[in-house]
Formats: sequence, structure tokens, C-alpha cells
Amino acid sequence: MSADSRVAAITARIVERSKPQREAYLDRVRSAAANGPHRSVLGCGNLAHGFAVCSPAEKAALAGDRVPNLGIITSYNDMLSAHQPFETYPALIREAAREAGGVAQVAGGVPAMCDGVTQGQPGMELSLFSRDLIAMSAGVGLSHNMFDAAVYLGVCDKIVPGLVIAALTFGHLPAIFVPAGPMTTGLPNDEKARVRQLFAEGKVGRDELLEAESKSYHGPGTCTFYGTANSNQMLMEIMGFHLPGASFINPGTPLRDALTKEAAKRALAITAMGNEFTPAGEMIDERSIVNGVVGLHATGGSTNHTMHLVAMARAAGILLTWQDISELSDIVPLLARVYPNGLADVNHFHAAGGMGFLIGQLLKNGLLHDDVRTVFGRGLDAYAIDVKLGANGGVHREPAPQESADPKVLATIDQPFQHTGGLKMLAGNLGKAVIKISAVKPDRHIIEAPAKIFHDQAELNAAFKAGKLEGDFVAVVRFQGPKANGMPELHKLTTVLGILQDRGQKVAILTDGRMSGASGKVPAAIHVTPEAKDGGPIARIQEGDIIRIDALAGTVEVLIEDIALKTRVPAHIDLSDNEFGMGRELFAPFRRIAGAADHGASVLF
Ligand SMILES: O=C(O)[C@H](O)[C@@H](O)[C@H](O)[C@H](O)COP(=O)(O)O
Ligand code: SF4
Repeated sequence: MSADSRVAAITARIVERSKPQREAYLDRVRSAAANGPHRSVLGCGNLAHGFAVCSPAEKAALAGDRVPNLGIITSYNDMLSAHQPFETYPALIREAAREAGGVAQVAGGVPAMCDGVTQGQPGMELSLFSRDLIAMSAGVGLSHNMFDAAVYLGVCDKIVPGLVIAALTFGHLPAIFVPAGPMTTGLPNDEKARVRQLFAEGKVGRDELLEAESKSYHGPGTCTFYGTANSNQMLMEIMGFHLPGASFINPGTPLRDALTKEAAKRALAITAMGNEFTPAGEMIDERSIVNGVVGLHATGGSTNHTMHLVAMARAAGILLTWQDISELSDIVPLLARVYPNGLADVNHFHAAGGMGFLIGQLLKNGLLHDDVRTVFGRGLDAYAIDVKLGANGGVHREPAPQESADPKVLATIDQPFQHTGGLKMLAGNLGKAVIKISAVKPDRHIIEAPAKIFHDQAELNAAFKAGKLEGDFVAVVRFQGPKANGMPELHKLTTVLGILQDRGQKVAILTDGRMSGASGKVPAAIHVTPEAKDGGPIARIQEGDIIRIDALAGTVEVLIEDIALKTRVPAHIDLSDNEFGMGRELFAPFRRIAGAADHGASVLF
């Protein structure tokens, strides 16, 4: 089925806008691909170093360019529950490659930050920059030029976007992303949030809080809320970097391992040495990017992707804008209610029909481009499936059901939860911003209230403890942009503001910083650009100014005369405390050159 004409028109606009960069990019990819197998250009010394630890048979096969070699880029560490399972994946992938007559080597590792560990801590100021550092680190591994395809092991927030930037930078290589899957369901996310609010009000102690948190985050796998990490899984599947059905199978299960081995064999099959050569830079085109944005809206995905998707697309010479994202939001309905956009978690989402059902529903109305290339072949309809463990221990796929197994979690395209998507772009005399409305009650879609100004999230929490946050207000938390302090997530604010909102106060956040993909019920106009540190009008807001955030009209404004806004002296703060400590001194160059939020807040483009 061809794409809905409105989706097709937005895609065509992106193709037109991107043409110069995309054509130059494809020329580079095609000339790099023409030289494969790439290790044939290495000298004997290079090659000997490259396969020194391989078996004699593998060395012979690689030296003779007779078999494909997989480069594994791994983000394993024990800090991220979502990445801890990767410890055993290289051995599994090597075994599968051997069975298929190929070779696999770990090409290199990349850093991975757990935003849950650093949330509200100084380390969070490295988080966004770690995305581009991950891309650079993966590039170091792949630059050994020993490989015919790459297998990327990553799940969480900045890791998948960084790995995608690397995969598209090395777009002459086929690329398969291999996830580890979600943690099994623990304490429900809304119960965890309730205990946090009780703790913030002094009604429970630290022991009760730690017990609740530990019951929620209790084992290997991705945290079960629908934040940036699980939005990443959705994107990798809907954009064709995952095998069909791979995203939400729990770690440590036979099906998980079967999918990992299948991915290794599939990667070997799509190299230039086979008959289905699928270089990542050709596989991912404007249609794949638009499919990613559609999936983001249909599932109420993370606001972080209004930056990551822009940066990922740019790595392939594709120019995606917030306007594109906003217009797609007006077309794509919300089909999933997963925390913070509902009470279910990603395990419930998968059980209700998961990605296969979602993709089938969106394809039914032409809201996804079906005529795309994926690591599985051609056509996205191959992803409208249900995945199970086959009798032979392999992967078995069958068509996705036409009905949702849980209509409270996954809706059909004919009866969506909302007729528009979860993310809206805002514009006005404060610049541009993003707001996620899929988790905000309709009576909070428009907020007009006086500004209370904070230059640090700790100041707001202190004001709450001192009982100073009375009445309706918009918390203006500024100097939180990439150039100021690395654009941290301010997710810790949602507990306190959630308490005030539950008490009946109309509150909202306006910030040039970020929120977590797990942030939800408090309206937040975020990623304000230009940022305060860059002379943005947000620096000219004064205590008590009336701020209006209108998610329906798509506006964000301070209600004063333009001349007043223009002639005011902008606030200036001392950021020296953000320049040292917890490694922040290492990222000073990144703060100096970081781009604007609506261009992906990148140091690379
Ligand atoms: O964008 C995201 O999804 C978040 O960065 C997420 O990865 C982070 O870990 C949350 O902060 C965890 O939620 P809590 O802080 O509420 O545990
Ligand atoms: S989802 Fe967030 S908190 Fe959970 S492991 Fe990933 S980065 Fe850490």
C-alpha cells in the first residue's frame, strides 16, 4: 500500500531539502563500498595484527577473503541493567558466525551512561555529549577496516543514537542492531512514582523509597517504562535495523538467544560477499527516517528523539526538521498507552501485540512507508509479525494479529487513544520548544501563569521544601542548554511538580534543558532554543512575567511587549561550577561547539 499522501508529501519535502547533502553522502558510501572486502586493502602486517588471535582456519579464510567478517561494537557494562546482558553476546555471535561459515570479532567498545544512575547528579551533564562520543568511539573500532558488516550491541538513551550515527558514517557496511530486551515487570511504574511523591512530602522514609525503587529496577534488561531506551528499540525495529520482533523479548530467554544468533547469521548474509548486499547508508533513506518519526508519535515516544533523530538523519545526509516532526504529529494517531503515557509497561505492550501489531495497524492506513529496505530484506510488511521460539529452537514468525490483545494498551488505527501524536513543536517570542502531550491531561494542554525563575534544579526542590511554590506558576529553569552545562535531563523536577499538580495547582516547566523520556504528567516546554547561554530570549524573562504554553496552538510566549523583551538586559550567571568535577572538564570543547537543540545539539554536524 502506498503511503498516505500527507506523509508522502512530507517525505518528498525532506528528500528535496536534503538532496545536496544526501547525494554527496551516497557518493562517499558507494565509493567506499566499491573497495570491499575492505581488509583486502590492508598490508600483511595490518592483517596479521588484525587476526592475530583468530584460529588458523579463520586466518586462512580471512586472508583469502573467502568469508565475511563481522565487526561487533559493544556497549557492555554492569552499570546499565539494559546492557549487562551484552557480556555474553560476543561469544554467542562468534559461535553463530562460525556455524554459518563466517568470522566475528569485537571491533571495539563504546561508553554507555545510565541516565537513571546520573539523574539529578553532575554526571548527567555528560549524558547528551556521550551520544556523539559513542559515535566517535564506534568509529575507532570500525576504522580497523577488517569487516564486511557490523553488529551493534546497544539499547539505552544515547547509546543507540550514537551507534546509529556511527553505522551511517560507516554506511558502506551493512549494520544490524541487537538488543538485550526489557527487564521483567517489577513494581508498577506508577506505584514507584507514588512512593517518590510520598518521600518528597516526608510521608515515607528513605528505606521505603529504596525498597520501592529496587522492586521497580530489579534485574537485567531495560527499565520497563517507555522512555528513551525503549523508544530506541521501537525506532530500530520500525526503521529496519532490528530483525522483526527483536525489540521486546526479555534477556536470558531461549528466544532472546535465538534472535541474537539469527542476527549474526543475517549480518553475514547481507555483506557485499553475498547476494543481498545491504549497506546501511543505502538501506536508511528519507522514508526510513519518516517511519521512525511516525513510530515515535504513534507510541508517545521520548522527547529526546526530537534531537537524536535529527542527528541520526544528518549522519546519512538527511535534513529532518522540527517542522517535519510537528506536521507528522498532526497526522499520526496515538496507538499505545505505555508508562508514562499510561499504566502499562513495555512487557504489557509486547504481550498486547507489540511492534508487529503496531506496524500492521500503521501500514493499514498508509502511515508508514512500506517500500523500504531493512536488514531482513525489502518491505516493512515483513515486520507486521508475531515472533515465537520455533520447535527447532530457532525463531518462528507468523502474521501479527488484527486485534489488540489488550485494547487499553494498544489501540487499533480505527479507534486510537488520540487522533494526533504524542509530540508537539512550539514556537513564539521565546524561540522554539518541544512538548510531549501524550502523558499530559487535556486540561493541562494550555498553561498561562507567572514565571518563577530557577538556574538550577536543586533551587526548585529547595523552594518546594521551604513551602514557597504556591499557586499557579511556570517554572523557568534556564541555563540548562548544551552550551551552558551539557543540557541535562531535569527529570527530578517531575516528582515535586507532580505533587503540586495533584494538589490542584496549574504548574508547568519551561526550560532550555531536557526531560527524561520517562517524564510525563507535568506539562513541560523543553529544548527551548536559542538557549539562555546563547542569548536566547529565555534569559530575558523576569520573575512574575506571564508565560503562556499552548500545546494546542503550538505556541510558547512571554506575555510582554516585544520592545520590552528586546530591550531588557539578559540574565547572566556564573557557570564555573559546571566546568569542573565528575569529568565535566573533559567536555569543555563540546560545550563550546555544541549545536542548537533543533539541529540535534551535536558536536559533529
Ligand atoms: O530518557 C529517558 O528515558 C531517561 O533518561 C531514562 O533512561 C532515565 O533512566 C530515567 O531518568 C529513569 O527514570 P527514573 O529517574 O524515574 O528512575
Ligand atoms: S533505561 Fe535509563 S535507567 Fe534504565 S538502564 Fe537504560 S539508561 Fe539506565
